[in-house]
Amino acid sequence: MSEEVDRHILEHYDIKKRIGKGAYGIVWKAIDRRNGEICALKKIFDAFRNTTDAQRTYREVFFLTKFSSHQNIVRLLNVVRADNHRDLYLLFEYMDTDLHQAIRAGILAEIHRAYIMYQLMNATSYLHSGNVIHRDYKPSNVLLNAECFVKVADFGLARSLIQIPPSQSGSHGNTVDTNSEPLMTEYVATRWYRAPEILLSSNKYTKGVDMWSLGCILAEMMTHKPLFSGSSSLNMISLISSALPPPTPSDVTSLQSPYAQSTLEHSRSKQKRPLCDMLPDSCPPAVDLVEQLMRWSPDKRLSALHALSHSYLSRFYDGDELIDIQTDILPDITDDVILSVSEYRDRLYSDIKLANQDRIEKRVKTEESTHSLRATPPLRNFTNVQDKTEDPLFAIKSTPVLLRGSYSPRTVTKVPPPPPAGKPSIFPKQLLSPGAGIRHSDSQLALQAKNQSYGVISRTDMKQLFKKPF
Ligand SMILES: Nc1ncnc2c1ncn2[C@@H]1O[C@H](COP(=O)(O)OP(=O)(O)OP(=O)(O)O)[C@@H](O)[C@H]1O
Repeated sequence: MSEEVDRHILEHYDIKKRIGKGAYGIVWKAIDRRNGEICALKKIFDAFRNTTDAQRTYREVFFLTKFSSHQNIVRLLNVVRADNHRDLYLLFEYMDTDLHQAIRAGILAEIHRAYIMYQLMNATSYLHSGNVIHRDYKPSNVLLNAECFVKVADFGLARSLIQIPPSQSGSHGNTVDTNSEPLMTEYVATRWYRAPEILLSSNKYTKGVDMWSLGCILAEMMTHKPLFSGSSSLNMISLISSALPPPTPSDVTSLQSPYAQSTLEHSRSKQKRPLCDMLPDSCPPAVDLVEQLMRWSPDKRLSALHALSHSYLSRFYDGDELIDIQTDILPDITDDVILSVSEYRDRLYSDIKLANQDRIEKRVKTEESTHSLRATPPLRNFTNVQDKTEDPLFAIKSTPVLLRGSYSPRTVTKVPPPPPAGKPSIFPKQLLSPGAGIRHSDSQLALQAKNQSYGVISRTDMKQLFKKPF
């Protein structure tokens, strides 16, 4: 991995320091020289090395572009190609840290944990309403700032759930057949946060895989260490078996794995250390939420929408912030179509170019309609992406643009809180604490109220995080 940054990037961005490194690239803190904005620059190495990587890159940009306007999803600002046509640069809004580091630093109080979980559920219910699953929830993919605002990152594994003919889908329709996925073994979420059905090589994915991972994250926030840090898939199953009540026959069936029966039979131990014992000193509603998320059967796990009404999170929730996409978000290159590396790359370049042109047209139209044509910037500022000598930046910028794909214009609707599911006692009447003043219809007010009521993560605590070398 070359840590060098292309000259045309350096011309536009002043690189400050390295802030993260993942399997696919390096992330730096940078300043946009044109407006002084702080941003995060991610260099994806060999973004189009093989079809799997090219498909991953294509999906990552597609989903980020589609979801970036949600307040709890990291905003993609720019996509810039590299000189070598192999790497790719993504520019994001900058966040102070990630949840992995915040957990390790031990700076999260109970109220922060709950608020983080609430925002994660909010983002997840948004993704799931578009029938998309993230598939790689883990603390390092949850970005955080000192105000305790959460942004979900890393959409490299995100998938639409509606890419397969109904005949192949599972009993609930909202599933993905992983048989269509090339090199699936390289293509699954981090083991410790993987749902049992994935560990058991099920060929059906559901929204439940994200809900399981969110349960792991909440538990990790409570205990400061990963809940199940198994050394292999089998070891993971054995750790999970000793914490969960034994699966019922219908649970086993719902895992939709040819290995479920024999593996679970084999590792069926008595529940040695139930989840609640693994989460000592935690507040009961938090433990209850973990238990409702971490169930053998994906169908029995709480949905993101219902989790928002759970007694642990309901203090933040009044339904006003909830966004239902009301349409399926689906890249137009479906998973059963495998393109060549150069086709994925060209498609990505041209989609960005189209999106950019669309943005320019909209801008020109707006300016025409306001009789300010003289103010229209010269189009050479938004040159064809092929000609990067003039302007290599694909300026996605503030207007969220939609890449090609199957979608209708973003129609968002506020939906009322879902009816309580499960035992009524788990969903007591939701009361906002008097004086807390949390109303989500105005996020600024809500933030103020939350900060006043609960306190932000202190800047000093945040600074401690950055002392740690990456
Ligand atoms: N917008 C951002 N602001 C601040 N830090 C960020 C930002 N985006 C990413 N990071 C940091 O960089 C790390 C790696 O980012 P990211 O997960 O996108 O890379 P990746 O190569 O896809 O990682 P993975 O190995 O999880 O697939 C994150 O865990 C986080 O610490």
